[in-house]
Amino acid sequence: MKIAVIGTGYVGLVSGVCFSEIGNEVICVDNNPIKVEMLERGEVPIYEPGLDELIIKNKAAGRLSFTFDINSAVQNSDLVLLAVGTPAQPNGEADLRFIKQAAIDIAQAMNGSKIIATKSTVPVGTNELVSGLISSNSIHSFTVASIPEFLREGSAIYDTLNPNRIVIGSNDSETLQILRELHLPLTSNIITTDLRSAEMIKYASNAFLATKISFINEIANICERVGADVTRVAEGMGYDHRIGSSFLQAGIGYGGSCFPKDTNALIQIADNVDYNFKLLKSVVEVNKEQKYIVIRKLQAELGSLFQKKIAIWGLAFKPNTDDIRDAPAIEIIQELINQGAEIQAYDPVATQNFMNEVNNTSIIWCNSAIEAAEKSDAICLLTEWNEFSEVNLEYLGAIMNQRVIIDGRNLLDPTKMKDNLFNYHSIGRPNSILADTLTTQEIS
Ligand SMILES: NC(=O)C1=CN([C@@H]2O[C@H](COP(=O)(O)OP(=O)(O)OC[C@H]3O[C@@H](n4cnc5c(N)ncnc54)[C@H](O)[C@@H]3O)[C@@H](O)[C@H]2O)C=CC1
Ligand SMILES: O=C(O)[C@H]1O[C@H](OP(=O)(O)OP(=O)(O)OC[C@H]2O[C@@H](n3ccc(=O)[nH]c3=O)[C@H](O)[C@@H]2O)[C@H](O)[C@@H](O)[C@@H]1O
Repeated sequence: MKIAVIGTGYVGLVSGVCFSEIGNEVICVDNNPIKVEMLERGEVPIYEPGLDELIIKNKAAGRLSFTFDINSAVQNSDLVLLAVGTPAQPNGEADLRFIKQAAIDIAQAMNGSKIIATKSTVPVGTNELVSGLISSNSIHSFTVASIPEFLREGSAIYDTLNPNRIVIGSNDSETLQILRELHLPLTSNIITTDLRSAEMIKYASNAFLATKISFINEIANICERVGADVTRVAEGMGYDHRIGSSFLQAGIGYGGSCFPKDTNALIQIADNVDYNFKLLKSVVEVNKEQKYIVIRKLQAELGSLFQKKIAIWGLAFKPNTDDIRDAPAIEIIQELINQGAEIQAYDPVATQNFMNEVNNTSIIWCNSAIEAAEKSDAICLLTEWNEFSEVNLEYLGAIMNQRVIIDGRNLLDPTKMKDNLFNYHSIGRPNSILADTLTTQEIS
């Protein structure tokens, strides 16, 4: 199939590349000329494992190209996928500026019948709005569809090529059939539905996952107070198929470009129809609070944080990505600076993006975890990059000013920390003495 993808961000670029990988002819469009020039040169504007290899391969095979010119892309395609951003407005509602502009651009470029499908996460009713904008700006026939995206950053290629399910919403049965066939090489688990239900499935899915995270974080906070271990609790819960083991990893809360934005947008969608989504409001509230646990634990260990050197391990909102949108590290570092702490920060790939966002000259940007830890009074581990669990602990202890580690992601092993004389604190796990004495057999 001939496909134009509008927007070459995390979703548009990955979807476009994967559709070309399964044999389609794909033209990716972006209105940011810097991105398009980079992609044309074979450079990838985002860090996503495996993406560069697939771009090179499919460009060379002649199935994948990049352009700034939406007209030629739309005119040479049967299907146009909308993958532009839908950021949050100050009141939490999704900002549909880019969607509306792209819909008008598509309409004005159209030279014949097309399917216009939205992959961006959009409030219920948006595809009908897109349809209205296109019909008032084009004389050509078209149908619209909603194909919400469920990929996770950091494993975006794998998720796209091996989806749990594909959801396709359209009020036109022929469109549903064409889009079903397009996705069949990826999975046979395809749910076809109406436009509004497809739009809602996306928000409901993200809101449910966010709810699991806030739930386990509250359980973790209680575990700390009663001397239980949240990792064992989550494991014990997860074996129940009705609960499932994923998204029960306690820590400093969810960040990223989607959960924070989409939970707030769903609260607004509900408010707009006079429904008070109390549960989701609490999920958001718990998440806001959770990141400050790191600060409280630091204060408990060090007292005043004024002029204390704090090493930050990890800036990205999760490992294997350079995305720092709504990363917990942003607020945590800001609060530490407010309290007079001196920050030495390191992330394997997200430092440049973080520097662009948090333009604070007092932060020392480091090239390794060890460099960040040097002469520090404490380490705050904020992203669970694997390399942090591989650091030589004896050496680490020797170069720090005080052996304090606050592990916001429960990455490190409490027993090893104790053996190496660290004052180690994680989220919802007992201190290392308890962990040593209570084995699984004893508990059972
Ligand atoms: N990032 C993620 O992991 C996921 C994102 N989503 C949703 O997908 C949508 C896109 O998200 P991202 O890819 O993260 O956004 P992004 O901000 O990384 O990329 C959007 C791209 O669209 C381009 N753009 C904007 N207006 C345009 C126009 N009129 N013509 C051509 N290009 C235009 C921008 O220059 C940018 O490169 C959002 O609605 C998001 O909620 C859904 C699932 C996963
Ligand atoms: O709509 C989206 O953009 C995407 O949002 C999430 O994907 P993503 O944000 O890339 O990453 P996740 O792996 O879901 O992690 C999100 C945040 O939750 C946190 N998290 C995740 C899982 C967990 O058990 N605990 C936890 O704190 C992560 O650290 C991260 O900050 C969803 O998982 C995707 O299905 C969805 O497509």
